[in-house]
Amino acid sequence: MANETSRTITLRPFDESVDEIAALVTEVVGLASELDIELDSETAERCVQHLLYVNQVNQVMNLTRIKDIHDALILHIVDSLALYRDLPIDPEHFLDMGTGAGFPGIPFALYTGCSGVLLDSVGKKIDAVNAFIDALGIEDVEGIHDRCESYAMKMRGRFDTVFARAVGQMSMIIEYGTPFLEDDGYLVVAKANPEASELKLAEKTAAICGLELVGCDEFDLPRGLGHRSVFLYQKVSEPRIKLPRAVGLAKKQPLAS
Ligand SMILES: C[S@@+](CC[C@H](N)C(=O)[O-])C[C@H]1O[C@@H](n2cnc3c(N)ncnc32)[C@H](O)[C@@H]1O
Repeated sequence: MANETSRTITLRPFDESVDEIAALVTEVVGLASELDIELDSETAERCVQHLLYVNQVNQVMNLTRIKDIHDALILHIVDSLALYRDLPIDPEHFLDMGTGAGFPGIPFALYTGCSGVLLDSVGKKIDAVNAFIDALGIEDVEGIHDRCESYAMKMRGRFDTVFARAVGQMSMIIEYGTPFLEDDGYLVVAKANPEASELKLAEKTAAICGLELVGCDEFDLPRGLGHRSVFLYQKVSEPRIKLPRAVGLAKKQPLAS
């Protein structure tokens, strides 16, 4: 799979007026504060601009199912930033596995100024993500078109923080994320309402991968838009098996049962 993207997406000036954008900025600052996230208005404005670009591209490419902009302020921006609430370090280099339209990676990069990689296996999505990064002038962040399993072969131990939101079963995410982590690095996994069976499998997989569950941030999103559990794993030892395994195995043949 090629890592180069074609950057063929052209973004238009926003249809929304300056006043409409300012109202969205005020709204998202207030929503973030409900989860004790301090969002300054300049960062909030850039997060809103990202969202407006996502909506623009969504008219021609399936990037998100969330069409209502007020819901998206919560389900995309605030939900992305909430992954950072319990992180015990200031990350220096992060990876967003399965970034889709750039969540949580772009809000996170805007909020922290941290360098990072936004990874997705769908090239068109990465074209869009790179167009958003260029338009927003985000430095030291790039979208890469690749699968987690193959990118891990090139980027072993290169990240202090790895995020995954809505990418799949926890055991699979743990297996995907492990090879990217430097020693003591963190894997942050957001889930809506994981089943007990998924958590049990995750526990066994984490043990095989040398990860320890060191935190779980539980909260409800504003306006009743859902519950979140953000699991924080730390790499405490070397994996007991060689990772990454071949493409597709994490899903088809989980490490634990
Ligand atoms: C449901 S979307 C979530 C997108 C984004 N993280 C969010 O929260 O809005 C899952 C994304 O993971 C990507 N994905 C799934 N498996 C992957 C893999 N093995 N390597 C890289 N990306 C993958 C998909 O292409 C898709 O864009």
